[in-house]
Amino acid sequence: MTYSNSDNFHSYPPLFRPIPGVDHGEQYSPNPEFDSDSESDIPVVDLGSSMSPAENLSEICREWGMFRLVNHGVPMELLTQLHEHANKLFSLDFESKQALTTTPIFYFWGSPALTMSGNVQQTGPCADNLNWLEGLNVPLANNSNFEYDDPLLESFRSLLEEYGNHQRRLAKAIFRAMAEDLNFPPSKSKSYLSLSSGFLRVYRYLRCPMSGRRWGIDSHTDSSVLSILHQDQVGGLQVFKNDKWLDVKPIYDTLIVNLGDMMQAMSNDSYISVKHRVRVNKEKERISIGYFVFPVEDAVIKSSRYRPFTYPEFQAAKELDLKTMGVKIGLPRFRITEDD
Ligand SMILES: O=C(O)CCC(=O)C(=O)O
Ligand SMILES: [Fe+2]
Repeated sequence: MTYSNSDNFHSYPPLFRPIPGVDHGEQYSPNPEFDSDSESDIPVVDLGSSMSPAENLSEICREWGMFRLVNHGVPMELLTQLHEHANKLFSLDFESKQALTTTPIFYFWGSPALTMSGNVQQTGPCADNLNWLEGLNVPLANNSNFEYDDPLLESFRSLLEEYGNHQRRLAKAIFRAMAEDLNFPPSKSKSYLSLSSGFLRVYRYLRCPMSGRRWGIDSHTDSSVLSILHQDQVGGLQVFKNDKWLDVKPIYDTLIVNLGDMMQAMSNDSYISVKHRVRVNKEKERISIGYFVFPVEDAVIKSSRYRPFTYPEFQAAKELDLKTMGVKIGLPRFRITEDD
């Protein structure tokens, strides 16, 4: 595919801009690993139903580690406005977006890698693990005491604050049902979910001529307790289930909930931290909004399968592995082996 100069590539990080006149797609044959096996019905949890969500939640968390949330109570109007604002902001020149590094709305591209504090670390390009995306990282704890002079940013900040409040409400309700299913004592329920730790990430996956060779985000599990996603209508999210990659169809009025590594450890491996990935698209950009929530910083996660650890210890091990080996090892680093 050859792109013309009239495209919106001034808004792309330079590394993601195609070179005019060059057919980037042709020199690459698609990699079969990028195929998904099928579309499938993702299990649904209905928060509005009279039944307690714990009824079907237990089995879904054990077998899937993810579900589609319906009747979540987030107004459609809020979702639409968030996507419209995100679209406008991402369409700005790359240089203007780069200026957003000293405010609660932090711009990054190429890698969603995090530092301990939940702030994004701009690691710079490295072809092997370059994600074909850019994003805005918004820790919710300090988003509300900031005011932007720029009206677009200020209304985006305020929409994110409102959206963040909904996400906190949802995380609390979902976690409560899980804690009940897992018979957590009240002390665990309290320290295993810290609503003030949550942050939002708004992503724009960029059009990619080598869509059969690159990932929006490569296969991974989230490090969080829970992650809640909203995606636009473009599609690309896939989950791994029974040795197959399944497309998670975009359905605009639903949210996708993923269980993260912390939840798997807390549940003694009864629940699954789901493997997932995002494909890129040749023709369309894709916007998604993720909410990620973690345990209280000094909460020690105790289980029969893992050495006791805190989330910052997990994060430090993950960062070291990423730096030295280029991959996340995650939970296996803490799993009790026969030698222990
Ligand atoms: O954009 C998406 O749908 C998924 C994002 C994701 O997996 C992540 O940020 O960990
Ligand atoms: Fe993820």
